[in-house]
Amino acid sequence: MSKKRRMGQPLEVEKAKNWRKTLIRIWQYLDVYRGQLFLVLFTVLASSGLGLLGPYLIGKTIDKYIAENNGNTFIFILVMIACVYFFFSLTSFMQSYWMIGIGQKTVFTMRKQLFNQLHKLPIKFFDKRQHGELMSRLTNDIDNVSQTLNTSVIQLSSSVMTLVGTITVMLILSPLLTLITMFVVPIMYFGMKWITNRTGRLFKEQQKHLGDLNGFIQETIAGQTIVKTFSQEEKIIADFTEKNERLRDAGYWAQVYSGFIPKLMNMLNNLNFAVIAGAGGILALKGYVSIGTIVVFTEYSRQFTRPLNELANQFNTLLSAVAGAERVFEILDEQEEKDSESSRKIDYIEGEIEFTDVSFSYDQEGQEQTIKHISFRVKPGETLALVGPTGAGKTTIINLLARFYETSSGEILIDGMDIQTIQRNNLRSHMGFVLQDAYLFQGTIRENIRYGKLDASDKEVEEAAKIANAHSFIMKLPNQYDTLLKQDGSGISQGQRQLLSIARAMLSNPSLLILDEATSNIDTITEMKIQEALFRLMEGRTSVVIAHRLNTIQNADQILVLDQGKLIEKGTHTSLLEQRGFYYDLFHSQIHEGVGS
Ligand SMILES: Nc1ncnc2c1ncn2[C@@H]1O[C@H](COP(=O)(O)OP(=O)(O)OP(=O)(O)O)[C@@H](O)[C@H]1O
Repeated sequence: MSKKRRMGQPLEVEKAKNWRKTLIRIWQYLDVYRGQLFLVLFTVLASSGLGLLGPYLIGKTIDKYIAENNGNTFIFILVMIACVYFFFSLTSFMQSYWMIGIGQKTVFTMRKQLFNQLHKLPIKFFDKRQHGELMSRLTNDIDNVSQTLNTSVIQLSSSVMTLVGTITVMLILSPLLTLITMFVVPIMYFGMKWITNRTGRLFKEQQKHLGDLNGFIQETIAGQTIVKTFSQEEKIIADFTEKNERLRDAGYWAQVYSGFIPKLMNMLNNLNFAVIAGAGGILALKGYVSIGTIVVFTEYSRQFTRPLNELANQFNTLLSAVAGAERVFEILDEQEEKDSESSRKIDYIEGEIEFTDVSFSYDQEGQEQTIKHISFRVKPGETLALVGPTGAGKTTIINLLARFYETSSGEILIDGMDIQTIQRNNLRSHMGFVLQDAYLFQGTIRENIRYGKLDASDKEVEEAAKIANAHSFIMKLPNQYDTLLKQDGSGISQGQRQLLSIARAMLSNPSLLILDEATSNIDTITEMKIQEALFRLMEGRTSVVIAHRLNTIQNADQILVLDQGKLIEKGTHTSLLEQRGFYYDLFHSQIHEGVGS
């Protein structure tokens, strides 16, 4: 479909309904500040009234001065005009002051709710979304709502009040001239309708493309090393240009159409002015109205189109804010990860794990099973190793054990309890994770280790680091435990990150340990340190190890060999070698590649 035709489409009724719902929802946020809103509306009413009084007094001055040459009244009216405009400014200032306060508090709440919600959503929610796009909702979309609240509420109410007031005064002054002024209204109405039909959808598109672009930028910055390693600079620049173009087009047309509004208004304003001046002049010559009335009228006719103009402009801003708010509410309405009412907390676990006929699929329809009818049992304190080619389902088993995802069928038991009956946070609090990508936060080394147990003392942190073989390298850093790590922990080596991650797990003292071995190249000495630290960490705990190098799991109590989601072999290192099956081949292929030796 061509761009022109798409733009010609009227807004669908469904969307209009959604907007109404969104506006009601925004109003619910504002409702909390009802008292302050009342103050705002009161000052808006006052400033609108004062705004109307100004021209009226000017008209009076002209009539008094020119017609009656009454000096005293003239001075009195001048003082009155000065007072009116002073209070007009004061009330205008106060309304902005209060409204900005309400707006900021409202978006503060919205931002907080959105952030909290993001952390309550299940991992599967993030699978399908770009992180930058989500960030865009937290920043750009919320900003949009904020800006609208700061200005639009005042302008909308002020415009309505000024409009009603102006028409009333105009009618009192001269019904005939008022009628003449009104000829612009139908032109305005149809002109505005034509424009807003187009801008609504375009603003929504603009927000969407902005989100996409932000997501892309965030991803490419985070993946800089990969981009450079694979010399993909040109490709990502091309992709970026495409997204940027889409944003430009949506933004361009949204601005072009909304830019028509002030132009249209200006034109009608000038036309109106000319008509009033002409018709008013004739009426004045015939003695139906005074000169002062015509001056006042031209001023009022401006005041009459101004609120209409503002209403139209604000309508556009409002549309853009509604588009932003809709994207925020969409996330707030996502189903959060909730524990059932009956789920319980457990204080202590022995560490027995049992999978009984567990199957699982990442897609909702369950078309492609990632885990197929898997059963095994691990006794407390034992080490279970998961091996298999890439994509076999090893990480998925861990995801299910930690309840990042729920099984499609079968049961997972810990100490004989179905994990679905245990609160997720409580379950995870008994688990320690040392993952391949040891995520470190911006902060000191101490803070990063303390993440494992927030109330740990400095001494405990250092003890954990010592057991994890991290103490010696930390002491060589410029500020030792107070060394500041960059946001992604990029100031230290991969191996050192692993050691910190082990220290963190050590500090949390979990009953169940989940280890995802690092596959990347780490120097032999650091590797030995990591192995030693891991053995210490695993002592006396049930451990589930995703093993990439088979030499590290030769002492495991049980090894599960997975392939395409199926458990194909099970046993100890020796028994599996004796079977001369998949494990045997895998082990020997690694020896030949020099990985397993
Ligand atoms: N979030 C997800 N959504 C959809 N499919 C997924 C998701 N995560 C993994 N998969 C798919 O599930 C299968 C098993 O993946 P899993 O990560 O469990 O394998 P793995 O054995 O841990 O592999 P590796 O050794 O490469 O880490 C793969 O085909 C993978 O593409």
